Amino acid sequence: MFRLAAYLKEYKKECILGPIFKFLEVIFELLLPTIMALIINRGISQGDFGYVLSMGGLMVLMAFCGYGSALICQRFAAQASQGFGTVLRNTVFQRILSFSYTQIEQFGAPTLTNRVTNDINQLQQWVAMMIRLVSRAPFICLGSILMSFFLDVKLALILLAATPVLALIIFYLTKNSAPLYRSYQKKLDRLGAILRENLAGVRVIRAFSKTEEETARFGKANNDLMNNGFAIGWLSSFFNPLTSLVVNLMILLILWTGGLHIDSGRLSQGQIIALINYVNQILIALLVLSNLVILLTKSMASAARINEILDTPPGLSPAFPEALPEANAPVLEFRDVSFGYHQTGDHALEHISMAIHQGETIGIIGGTGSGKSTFVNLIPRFYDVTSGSILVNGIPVTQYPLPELRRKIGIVHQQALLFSGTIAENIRWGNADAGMDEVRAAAVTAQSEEFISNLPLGYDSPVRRGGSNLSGGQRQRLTIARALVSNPEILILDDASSALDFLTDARLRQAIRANSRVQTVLLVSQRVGVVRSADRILVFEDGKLAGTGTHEALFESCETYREICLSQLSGEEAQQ
Ligand SMILES: Nc1ncnc2c1ncn2[C@@H]1O[C@H](COP(=O)(O)OP(=O)(O)OP(=O)(O)O)[C@@H](O)[C@H]1O
Repeated sequence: MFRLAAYLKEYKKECILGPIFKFLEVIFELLLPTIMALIINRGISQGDFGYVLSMGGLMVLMAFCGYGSALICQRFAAQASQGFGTVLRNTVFQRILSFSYTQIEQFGAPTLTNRVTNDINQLQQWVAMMIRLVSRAPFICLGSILMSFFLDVKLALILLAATPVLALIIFYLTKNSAPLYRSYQKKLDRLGAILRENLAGVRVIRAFSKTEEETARFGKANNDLMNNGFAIGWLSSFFNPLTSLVVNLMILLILWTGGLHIDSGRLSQGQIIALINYVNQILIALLVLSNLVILLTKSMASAARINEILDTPPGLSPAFPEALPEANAPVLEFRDVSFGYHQTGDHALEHISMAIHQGETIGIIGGTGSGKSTFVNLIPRFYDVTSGSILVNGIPVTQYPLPELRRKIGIVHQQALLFSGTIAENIRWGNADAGMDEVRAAAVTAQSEEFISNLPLGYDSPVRRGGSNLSGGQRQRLTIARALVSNPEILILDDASSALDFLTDARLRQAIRANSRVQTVLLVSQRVGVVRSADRILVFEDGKLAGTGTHEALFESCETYREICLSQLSGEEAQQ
């Protein structure tokens, strides 16, 4: 947790001045009971009203000074904690953006969301409390004990004797509540995951009438969270009564022994009242401290979760930009590439070697789960290979700065995701500098011009988050236009036109070849009709390359390809 204090660097002034003003407030507060004792002993018992008035005025002045100091401290605490939270949130967010897909999948989106929001809020609260109260509580406790010694050494020893008992209570609470907080945060992540899954899949859940099951699943996770919260509350609930008990026992002892001393004339009534006042101040400070201990335990669990993100190195190894392109190198080459997703341990791709040359259109086909998407996702380094290497223009992809590599590659996935904004803004995601002519040209190639011009606002028509106000086919065409507008060297369509009818799909493929400056195209599909006219076809089976060649050559030589063709086309169609 102390490591995260580095993010307070810019707020050193606030972190130093805040506790100083808190300290001043404490001093003003601590002097009040002693002045009161003087008013009782000298002013009231001797009937000196001038003294009572002047000392009373001093008390009012001190109260105002204490109030002013508290306000200034509060302001510094707010500045430091808000600033700390903002800097930390930005840093954690940047680190998350540097993660590979695998790392994001390993953490899981719900926990990352909770960590950037809830956990950082928790730490932010802790910083504010540290500045405002952590210094106050020990100052008050220490100051009260010191002032009590000043009033009467024997009675003050009673206060000191209670210290180990209170320390023991604090230790017990911290030790037992820390694991409960950790599991609470995990359960909160789980609840977030269920909620996310339900919101994303709300249509499917309703279509399959699974609302009741999902409500029960959410309810179970929610109850689990509640029980954990109860356990924490139960443990914390002991703290305040126990502290009050110890402190009230002290008051009883002071009254008892103090009473005896008053009888013997060794102590005045004013001194006893002042002492009781100090003990009360200690009690209040301890109750605050107990809440701080609870907050500290929570914050420690949050800090561990934030450190886990910051300790995870960026998922993609750094680039060495000095490499030079090889002359006449293939535009894309896989050299004995194998890859496995961490969770499963199995290889999704095994020993893939192949080269693609500039200007080629490559079809990629294979059964479900055969490794087609994995193959294309490795090219822009969404994942890094487990072994072997991938080269673009003769340079290993790991040696390109990531933005440069990704500018060369335009990839469109089957799941067409758009963002809130206008249609033109969504297409410009691919190239922020694109003029309206380029946006329109990309839309024409992507076969979307017609539906866009039929909308009342044309290119300025609004797109809702995720593109929910457009049809599946319209969304797909816009994501293709978005990729085309950046004129990538390699365009990858990963089942990106699955929602288009066959004619529009064929027109799209023709237009890409004829109109755009894209030179190399990779078409991933399960449909033979989409890939058969490609210059070459790669056939995947169980993560391996089962064959490479033209439709005709593969139909003759590759068993897997022939089977796929015959399952979709008649024998005659396939051989045409
Ligand atoms: N994110 C992931 N984490 C773990 N395993 C994955 C992940 N994505 C894919 N896989 C596994 O890797 C293998 C290859 O999947 P991939 O998505 O590349 O197949 P595909 O040929 O594109 O299939 P489809 O045509 O159904 O989209 C499958 O066994 C799949 O279960």
